[in-house]
Amino acid sequence: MSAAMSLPTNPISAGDIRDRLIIGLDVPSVEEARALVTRIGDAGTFYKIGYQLGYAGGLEFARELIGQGKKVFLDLKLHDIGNTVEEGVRSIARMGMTFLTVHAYPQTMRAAMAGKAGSDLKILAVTVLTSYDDSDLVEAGYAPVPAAELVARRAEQARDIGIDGIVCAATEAQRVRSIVGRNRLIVTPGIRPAGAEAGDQKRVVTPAEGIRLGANHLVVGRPIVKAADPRSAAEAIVREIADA
Ligand SMILES: O=c1ccn([C@@H]2O[C@H](COP(=O)(O)O)[C@@H](O)[C@H]2O)c(=O)[nH]1
Repeated sequence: MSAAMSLPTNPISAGDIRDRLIIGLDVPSVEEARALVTRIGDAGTFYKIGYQLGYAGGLEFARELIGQGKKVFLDLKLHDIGNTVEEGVRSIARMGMTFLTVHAYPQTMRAAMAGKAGSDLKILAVTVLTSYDDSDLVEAGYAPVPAAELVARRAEQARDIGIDGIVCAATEAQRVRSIVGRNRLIVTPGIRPAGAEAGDQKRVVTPAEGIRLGANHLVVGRPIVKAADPRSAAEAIVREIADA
């Protein structure tokens, strides 16, 4: 993998094309995470730490990754009363993370933006989880609404609050881009290389489709983490991104 691969046409993600792939470090221990990062080597420049690793020493490991020059996306999907979110984000903003997620509720988004003030941390608002389809929203108590409509409504609110970026399925990325404009990030999980198992993801596209639909960053966990050769899996996705 050449460190010189770049994609100059995207105003937000210009720079190392490998940064457009965010690898979900969904493993149970720091030891496994460290071994995986070593195995992936320079094919991985941007890692996501979520619940599984975050609550198993992952916050300290994030500092180690940052020390190695990697970028870290802390995917804690915060949602609480405003004061708690604001103070929590203020603490996280000192840690050198690149991205942090909060749920796309107006109080939560406003509090997070206040908490990160003065830092380089970017707040991403999670609109509708990619494991949800329309019927899951009904089961969760929403009046019948297509997931794509709810994503659009939340993207409008996020834009009005001035959020840095949106998390949605790439199936909604074009519509979200028309709402939030060019200068906000669109980050899409629910990415599966052709033929890979979707697992619990319901709104799924391939890496190439995700990029063509306008995502700035693709989040990929199991297709890399559980691959027999995680480095090759990551390299193949970066190549697909470059080709798209
Ligand atoms: O809507 C969302 C928000 C976050 N995620 C997270 O992304 C990864 C996806 O992992 P895969 O193994 O590639 O399915 C995972 O850590 C989720 O917590 C999401 O999937 N959807």
